[in-house]
Parts: sequence; C-alpha cells; structure tokens
Amino acid sequence: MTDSSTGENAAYGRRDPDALARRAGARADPDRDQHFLVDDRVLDRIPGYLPDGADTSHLLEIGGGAGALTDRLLATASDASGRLTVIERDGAFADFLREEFAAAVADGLLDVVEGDALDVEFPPFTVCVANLPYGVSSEIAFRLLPEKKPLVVMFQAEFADRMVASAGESEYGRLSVSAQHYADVEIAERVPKEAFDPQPAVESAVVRCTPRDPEYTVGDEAFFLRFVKALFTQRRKTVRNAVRNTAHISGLDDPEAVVDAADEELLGSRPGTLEPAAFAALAELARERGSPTEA
Ligand SMILES: C[S@@+](CC[C@H](N)C(=O)[O-])C[C@H]1O[C@@H](n2cnc3c(N)ncnc32)[C@H](O)[C@@H]1O
Repeated sequence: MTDSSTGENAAYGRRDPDALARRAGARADPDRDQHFLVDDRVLDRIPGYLPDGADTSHLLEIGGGAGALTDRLLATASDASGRLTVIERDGAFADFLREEFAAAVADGLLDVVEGDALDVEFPPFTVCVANLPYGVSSEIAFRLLPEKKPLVVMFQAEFADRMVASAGESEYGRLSVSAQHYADVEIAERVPKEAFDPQPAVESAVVRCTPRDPEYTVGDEAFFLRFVKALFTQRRKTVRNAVRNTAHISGLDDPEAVVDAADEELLGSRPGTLEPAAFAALAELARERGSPTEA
C-alpha cells in the first residue's frame, strides 16, 4: 500500500476526498447536479447504514463523481468478495473513476457505466448506496424502490422527511405512501451543507430503505399508486370530494359508485390522515366498484 492521497495503489476506503477531486481535474458543477461529499466522517459512516446481514455481493452506486464514496464502497465490496457497479453520466468523471480505480477495474471488482441512471439498465445489484443527483432523485428512487433491495441513499432533507412521514404529519403525502409501499424507510443521518463541495442550497439526509412486503395487499400496484397520487392532489378536501374530483388522474370511470360503497367516516376524513393500509383498502374498493381504465 502507498500513501492514501496518491491514489492508485492505496487500500480502498481511505482516499482523501479533496485529493480525489484535485486529481479528477474537472470541478464539480452544481448545474450538473454535482455536489461532492468531502466530509470523511460522513463518507466512512454511509456503508455502515446498510441493514445487518445485507447481501453486499453486488453494490450499485449512482453518480460516482470524483469517487469519494466509490472508494468506501470498494472497501465494502472487496471485504465481501463482491463487486461494485457505478453509473455516472458525466464522461469526464466516468473516465477518471476508471483511471483512479484501474486496479479494481482490472480485478473485476469495479465496473463503471457511463450513462444516465434514468435510462441505463440496472445491473442485478444486491444493494444500492449513493449520494444521488438531487435534480432527479425522485425518478431514480422510484426506479430503485420496486427492485426491493436495501438502499442507503442521500437525498435533500426535505425530500427525506416526506419519504419517512407518517399519516397525520404535515410532510405526509404521496411520496410517503409510495415509498413505504416498498420498504421500511428511515433517516439514518442528517448531513449539513458543509459536508459537500460545492455546498448545496439545502440540508441533506441519508435514508435507509429496507425492503419488505406491505401489511396490506393490492391487486393492481400501478392503480394503487395512481389512486394515491390522485387523492393527494386534493389533500385538503375530504376523501369523498377527492375521489370525485380526481377521476381524470385515478382513471375511475365511476367515482360515484366508489363514494356510494365506501365507509362514511372514511369519506369524511382528509387524505393526509389516511394510513397506507386505509389507502390500499379504498383503492381496492375503487378498483372493484369504480371501473378504472388503464393509465
Ligand atoms: C451529488 S454528486 C455525488 C458524487 C459522489 N458520489 C460524492 O458523493 O461525492 C452526483 C453525481 O451524479 C452524477 N449525475 C448527475 N445526474 C446523473 C444521472 N442522471 N445519471 C447518473 N449520474 C448522474 C453527477 O455527475 C455527479 O457526479
């Protein structure tokens, strides 16, 4: 092993983030969703947020940047005799990652895929750990969540708060119900702006998603998610009016039949107070009585 700041032969998990950024040459550009994590303590903690016993045989990182988190994930992959795939859209950083971690690439430990994480096919990963590009974090999260694999992912704190919110809380909404449909979602750590360079405008948070089946069943997942989306566009209305007013979003041909069949107390409540299981039960009733058409 050589000096960890010089790169190529250094053991994984010890590279200095500022030295990596210097070697990468190109400066992180906030307009391209590039905010690099430069706080070693945060970087060191992130892989440890994976659920106990998680299968780390194939890690996925989205948005490798100058490789500070990549380096920590290579340590995790290498300890587990596993591998890491990094998807990075910026060609300059993708090239840099291949050079910086050339030994890992040669050993089959690392695969760098240059491409847009919204388009490229994901490899058959077992866990995903990433400091996501915030401009597309929602789209990426909803590509990842249905894969039902553990995720440890950095989001804007406000987005993270909405993901973990419970019924009745002000942040509770479509995002909470949709994310919690796939996983137990919790905030592992809040991360201040100062941990990044350049600093983002807002605070961040690391979120852990541990996949599990929901405590309810739905016959048509796509309809359930569409129905939740529809009702939350009218979160201040009663459920009765929300069902009636959002048929153009939910696709219900006969919303009145749903209102006729549903429980009075439920119809008088607000979408923001409904537990996910109550949404699921109402969505099932809507599917049976409301003649939904395909999206
Ligand atoms: C917030 S930075 C994180 C960089 C690095 N992982 C770190 O923690 O320092 C996000 C990275 O995602 C890349 N990126 C932005 N949009 C992307 C997309 N649609 N698909 C893949 N990578 C993307 C950026 O180029 C940038 O390197």
